Amino acid sequence: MSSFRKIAVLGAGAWGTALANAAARAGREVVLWEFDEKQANALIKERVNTLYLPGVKLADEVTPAADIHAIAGCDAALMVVPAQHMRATAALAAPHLKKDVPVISCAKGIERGSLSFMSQILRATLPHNPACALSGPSFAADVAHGLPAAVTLAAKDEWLAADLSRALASPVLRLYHSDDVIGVEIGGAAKNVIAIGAGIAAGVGLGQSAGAAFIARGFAELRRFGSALGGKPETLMGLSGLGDLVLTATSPQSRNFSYGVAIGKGASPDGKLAEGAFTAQALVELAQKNHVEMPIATAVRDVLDGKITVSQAIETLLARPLTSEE
Ligand SMILES: NC(=O)C1=CN([C@@H]2O[C@H](COP(=O)(O)OP(=O)(O)OC[C@H]3O[C@@H](n4cnc5c(N)ncnc54)[C@H](OP(=O)(O)O)[C@@H]3O)[C@@H](O)[C@H]2O)C=CC1
Ligand SMILES: O=C(CO)COP(=O)(O)O
Repeated sequence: MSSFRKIAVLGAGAWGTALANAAARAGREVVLWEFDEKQANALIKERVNTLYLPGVKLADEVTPAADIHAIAGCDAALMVVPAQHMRATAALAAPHLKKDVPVISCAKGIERGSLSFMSQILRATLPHNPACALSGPSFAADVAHGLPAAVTLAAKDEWLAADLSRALASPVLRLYHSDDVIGVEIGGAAKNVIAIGAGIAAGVGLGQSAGAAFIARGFAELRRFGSALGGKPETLMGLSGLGDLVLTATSPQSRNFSYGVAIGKGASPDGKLAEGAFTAQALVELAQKNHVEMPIATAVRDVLDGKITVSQAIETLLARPLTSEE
């Protein structure tokens, strides 16, 4: 029997809700904590997340909660809040987590200002709890509806990653384990920024050839950045890197891609969470600090900041000197 009997999920957005149900499907008892009291109370009463994941009932094993005390006694905690709120959420959880209980970031982004990845935030805030990362191509709605998906779960101690993977896996959700925490996080953070760019290209109507070129050259940037920061090649080529980039940079179901499409069309984005818009600046700063060239990410950042227009970004990228592929 798994030693991870009770799982706490912090953050009842689309992904937190989907993961709570996935953990229940894997046989765990789940507490789903939500910081917004009104939203938490609606979940307690209706057992459906009408705001973020309509049409999906919470599994019987999932107990929604507004009070952070409810996470006490959990054997593992999934941290599923937007990246810019990870530090505050970890600090809130700290007094309620026993030593050695693993904390698993499921967010995809880099903290602005500190330029920290989520695992670095977790290590700083919860120094006595192993910091892990879960990432890969997985739309919350797909996972919540029981469609098959595969993600990677990484911990420095690969035995722990393997144990956690077994505890959360089900016939429709495969978890691959890894000891490459930073590698897994890099893919999730960088792909969102590239996906916004791919969305802009689609919104402008640059065509599918340009879309494919965007993914390949965007992946070259992700890989350069990833290896400079110590990510393993197999991780960057795997589910959390290439896999998630392909999903996010091609699908209108992606909020990051759709955000880009709106910009490309000169329309207003729909207001849904697009993590890439928050991470673009931090990604470019971190790339510069590590002397990594990321022209696509930089162009996306500059468009988002209003420094250049979409047309100027396209012109600049197309006018770059012709070189070998890498
Ligand atoms: N959706 C998906 O398909 C996937 C998402 N992810 C990642 O998971 C993370 C969460 O995304 P997702 O669940 O989709 O986001 P949603 O937009 O669905 O939900 C965001 C959640 O964060 C909460 N929140 C907002 N502000 C704060 C705060 N100050 N402190 C704590 N919580 C806050 C929101 O609460 P409120 O409603 O009260 O504002 C809400 O519960 C992101 O990093 C995303 O990239 C990863 C894989 C798949
Ligand atoms: O990370 C995701 C899929 O793996 C979700 O992507 P979006 O946040 O762009 O919707």
